[in-house]
Amino acid sequence: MNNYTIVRQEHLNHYGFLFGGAMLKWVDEFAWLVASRDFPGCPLVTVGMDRISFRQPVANGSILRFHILPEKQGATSIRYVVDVYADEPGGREEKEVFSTTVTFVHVDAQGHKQPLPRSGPLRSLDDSA
Ligand SMILES: CC(=O)SCCNC(=O)CCNC(=O)[C@H](O)C(C)(C)COP(=O)(O)OP(=O)(O)OC[C@H]1O[C@@H](n2cnc3c(N)ncnc32)[C@H](O)[C@@H]1OP(=O)(O)O
Repeated sequence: MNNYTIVRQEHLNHYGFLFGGAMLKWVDEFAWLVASRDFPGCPLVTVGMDRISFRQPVANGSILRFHILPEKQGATSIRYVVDVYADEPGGREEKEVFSTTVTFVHVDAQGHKQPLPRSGPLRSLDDSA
């Protein structure tokens, strides 16, 4: 499944490129949205981000595409792979600029972990077809 956003002035660091923290915020939010659509009615919290790799600096005005797919479901958790591609202003080709995995845990109203439905993340798999 894909989500998109644009890099603006307020997302830049003091070198004039995208601030890494802005990227991490988008990744957490967009992956959470995909996971929440995959498991309707299941409150999910982020438990970990791994294999974080900032591959290329990202210029102001770039259009970012967040490609998010489920990788592994456990008893209470689900891990997604997130690959981010950037289309520079005026550019004709996307390049991969970032990748990570994000894991979410299903919790109850008290914040205690709960089993995840075994139906799996069907919605994002359908959307990626
Ligand atoms: C969308 C957001 O931004 S939410 C805000 C940020 N997140 C939070 O505030 C969550 C804070 N953390 C917590 O409340 C707790 O740690 C919980 C509820 C997530 C986990 O509770 P615990 O009882 O410690 O769970 P436990 O250690 O047994 O792990 C639960 C599952 O997460 C997995 N897990 C735990 N830590 C990690 C990690 N660092 N990375 C990946 N997976 C992890 C475990 O393997 C387990 O998976 P499984 O049940 O599918 O086999």
